[in-house]
Amino acid sequence: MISVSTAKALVKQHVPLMPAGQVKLEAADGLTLAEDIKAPLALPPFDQSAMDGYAFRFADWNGSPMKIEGEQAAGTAAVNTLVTGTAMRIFTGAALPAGADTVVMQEKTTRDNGLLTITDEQLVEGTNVRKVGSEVDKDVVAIGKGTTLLPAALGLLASMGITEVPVYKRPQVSLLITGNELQTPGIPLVHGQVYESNSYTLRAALQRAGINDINIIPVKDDPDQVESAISSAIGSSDLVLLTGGVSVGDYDYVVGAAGRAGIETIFHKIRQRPGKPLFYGRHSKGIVFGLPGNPGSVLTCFYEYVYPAICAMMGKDFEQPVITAVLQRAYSKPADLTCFVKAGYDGKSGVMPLDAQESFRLRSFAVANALIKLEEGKTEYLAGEQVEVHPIPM
Ligand SMILES: Nc1nc2c(c(=O)[nH]1)N[C@H]1C(S)=C(S)[C@@H](COP(=O)(O)OP(=O)(O)OC[C@H]3O[C@@H](n4cnc5c(N)ncnc54)[C@H](O)[C@@H]3O)O[C@H]1N2
Ligand code: MOO
Repeated sequence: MISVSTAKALVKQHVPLMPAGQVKLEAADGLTLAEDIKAPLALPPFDQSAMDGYAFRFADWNGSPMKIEGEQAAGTAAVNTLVTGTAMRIFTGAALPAGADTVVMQEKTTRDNGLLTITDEQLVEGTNVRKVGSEVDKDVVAIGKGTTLLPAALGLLASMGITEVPVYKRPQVSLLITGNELQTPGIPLVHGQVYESNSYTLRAALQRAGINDINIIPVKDDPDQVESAISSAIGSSDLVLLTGGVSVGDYDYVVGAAGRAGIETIFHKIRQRPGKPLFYGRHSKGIVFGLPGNPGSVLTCFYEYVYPAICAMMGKDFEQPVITAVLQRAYSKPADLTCFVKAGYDGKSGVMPLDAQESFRLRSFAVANALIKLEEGKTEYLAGEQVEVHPIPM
C-alpha cells in the first residue's frame, strides 16, 4: 500500500494530455488554451471616448468658453475633424475626431448658446480617452497558452474578433458500474438488492467538471464481462471509471480483468480512508480508475484523484489550494491511514467534521462543502488544531 502523497504524484505522472483542437468560442468555456493567442488587431482599435461629453484639443483650451461644433456618435464610420479651437459633442465609445486629444464629461461642463464652459479642474491632456492599443497591441500575446478560459477571457477573445481557439479537448468518459446487487432507481427492489447510485453521483460530478460525453455501462460481477467492458471502454474513451469490485472479495474482478484487458497497474491500494482499494492504471489509449464501490469512497476518490487527473488531461495546472482552518471539535482516526473527513468549512477559519463518516453512507457528504485531510501517523486531533482543508472543488 502506498501513501496518499505517492498516489497523487503517480496520478499526475501518468496522466496523458488530451489532444488540442480548434473549438468555437461558444463551446470553449472552462477549456485551456493549447497555444498563445496573439491579438489580430489593436484594442481599442481606435482612440475612443470613455465618456459622454465633449472632445477637444487640450492645447486649444485656455479656460475660456469654446464653441461647440459637430457631433461624434459611437459607430459613426466617418472620421470627423475637429475645427481648431472648438469642442465637439461626443458619446461613450465613439471614435475621437481627428485633432482632438481630450474629452470632458458633460457633467463637468455648462453649455450656453452654443458655447461650452469646462468646469473640470482635474482635466489634463488625454483625460477620458482610451488610446488605440491601450488594452492590447496588435500581434502581442493577449492570452497565454495554459490559460483556462473563463467568462472574461472569452469576452476578451470575442472583442478581438476571434471565433475559434486552440484548446485541449475534454476527455470522453466511460463509467462502468459493477455489482450484481444493483438495481436501477424506479424499479422495485427485491431482497438483497440496493439502488444503484454511483452513476448519478459521478455523472453530476463529471458534468460539473465540464464533461458531458459520458457513457454509463452496467457490468455484471463476472470476470469475462468486466474484462470485455474494460477493453471496449478503453478503446472508445480517454478516461474509464469503474465503481465496485476492486477489493479482495471473491466477486471483486476489476483489478485482474484490467490486467487482462492490457491496462498497466500504476497502483492499487492507498493508506487512506475512505477509498483504500483505489486502483489506477494506464493504457496507450487512456487511463483507468477503479473506484471502491462504497458511495462515499467513490466521491472522495473522485475529488482527490479523478478530478485533478481530469484537470491535468485538459491542460490545467491543478494544484489543490493549501487551506488550513481550525478544527472545531476533536477527532480520532487510525494511525496508519490518511483520512478524508466530510466537513463543514465556514470559508474563513473554522472547519467542523460531520457525523457519520462511514463510506457506505452519503448523508454527511450530501451537506459537506469540504474534506479535511488528516495525516497518517497521528491518531488524536484536538479541537483548536490547524488542519488541511480541501474545499469541494465544484
Ligand atoms: N476483507 C476486506 N473487505 C473489504 C476491504 C478489505 O480491505 N478487506 N475493504 C473494504 C473497503 S475499505 C471498501 S471501500 C470496499 C470496496 O469494495 P469494492 O470496490 O469491491 O466494492 P463492492 O464490494 O462492489 O461494493 C462496496 C459497497 O458499495 C455498494 N455499491 C457498489 N456499487 C454501488 C453503486 N453503483 N451504487 C450504490 N452502491 C454501490 C455495494 O453494494 C457495497 O455495499 O470493500 C471493503 N471490504
Ligand atoms: O476505504 Mo473504504 O472506502 O473505507 O470503505
